[in-house]
Amino acid sequence: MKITNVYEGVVPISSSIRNAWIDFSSMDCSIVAIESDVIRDGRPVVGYGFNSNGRYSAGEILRRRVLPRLLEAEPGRLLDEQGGLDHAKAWDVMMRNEKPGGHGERSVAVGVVDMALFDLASKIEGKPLYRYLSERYGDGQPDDSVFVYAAGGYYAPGKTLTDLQNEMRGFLDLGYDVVKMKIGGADLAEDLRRIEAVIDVLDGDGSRLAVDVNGRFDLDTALEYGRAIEPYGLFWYEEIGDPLDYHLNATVAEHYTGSIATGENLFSLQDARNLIRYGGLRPDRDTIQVDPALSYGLVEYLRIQDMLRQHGWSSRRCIPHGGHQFSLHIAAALKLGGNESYPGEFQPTGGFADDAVVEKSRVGLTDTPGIGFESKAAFYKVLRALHS
Ligand SMILES: O=C([O-])CC(=O)C(=O)O
Ligand SMILES: [Mg+2]
Repeated sequence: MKITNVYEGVVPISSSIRNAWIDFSSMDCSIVAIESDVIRDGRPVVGYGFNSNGRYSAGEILRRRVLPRLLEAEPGRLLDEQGGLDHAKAWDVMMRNEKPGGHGERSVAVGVVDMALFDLASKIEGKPLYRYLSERYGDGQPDDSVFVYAAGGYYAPGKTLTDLQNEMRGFLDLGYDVVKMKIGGADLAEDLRRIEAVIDVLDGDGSRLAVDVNGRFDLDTALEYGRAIEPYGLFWYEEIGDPLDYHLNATVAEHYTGSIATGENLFSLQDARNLIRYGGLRPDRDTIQVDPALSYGLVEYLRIQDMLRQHGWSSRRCIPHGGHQFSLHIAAALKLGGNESYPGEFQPTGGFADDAVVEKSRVGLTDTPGIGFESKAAFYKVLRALHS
């Protein structure tokens, strides 16, 4: 197996929505196609990757550092003893001459390529990624469906409480039992009205609603909101303060008895370990949301899983951010607690296969080899155009 070509591009995933920190008016993401010399049905096998959402495209780092290293590597340096792709070795090649710390967009660039290499390797074996991963890194018996919750509930120009309720009703109609909305982008009184409007749609059951602050609150505001929302018994209170402010997180966890979720903006093993060491998270109720596509890919995510195990955390306490197909396979293979889902946002990259059906907030996996981008027509068209 040899990499013959790599292609890199950018796809807009912009929209008028806003969370408590950013709007998405210029959001985009990197895509890559990695072509191999393995031929199937008369065509080279190609692996695809993209960088989830929430971080911008990382083309400069891909073009100037990550991809040239991969292309210039002796083919044998990327392979295991059986001649298949060795993902950890490929990771080392991509990270040559990179200092530790300050992860930023570099972890995004490596994550895109890591995803494409996993897509490629599982296609070469003719297996859906979750089976490929379960055989290598799991117990060989992947989950056949994955818990998913519907994320949305953004702020948007002119969006009324009725619009918010209709959006949430739409998620329930699609088969989701648990939904997520944004808070922290309005004042407390308005956010409480928004939360109560959504809880009404959920038949009064706050445990089916997660709220996401996107890192906006200082400690006082975090505690004030915590006191106000605690009686609702929410599914979780997410990314409450700055993602790297572990002390804030620990202080909130001391006072807020409900579940907390965070980690979508932690991009490395070291950052995730600091969260576990210093963030005060409770392994019986809190959730880690590290997104493999943003944080150096699955090779690093496997290291994070090891670290969590050593600290007594179950993989079931992980529900990655991003709502993408890559994490869906990872969730089934590594027996995570579930995966985010974006039924309405971040097109064309967001969401699962076109024919995926959600029932009782669970989605099944398909037998399409690789990640299955080929079963997501609008996105596949964009990916295919990269190398046609
Ligand atoms: O609004 C965003 O950036 C996405 C986000 O936080 C999430 O999916 O949890
Ligand atoms: Mg979030």
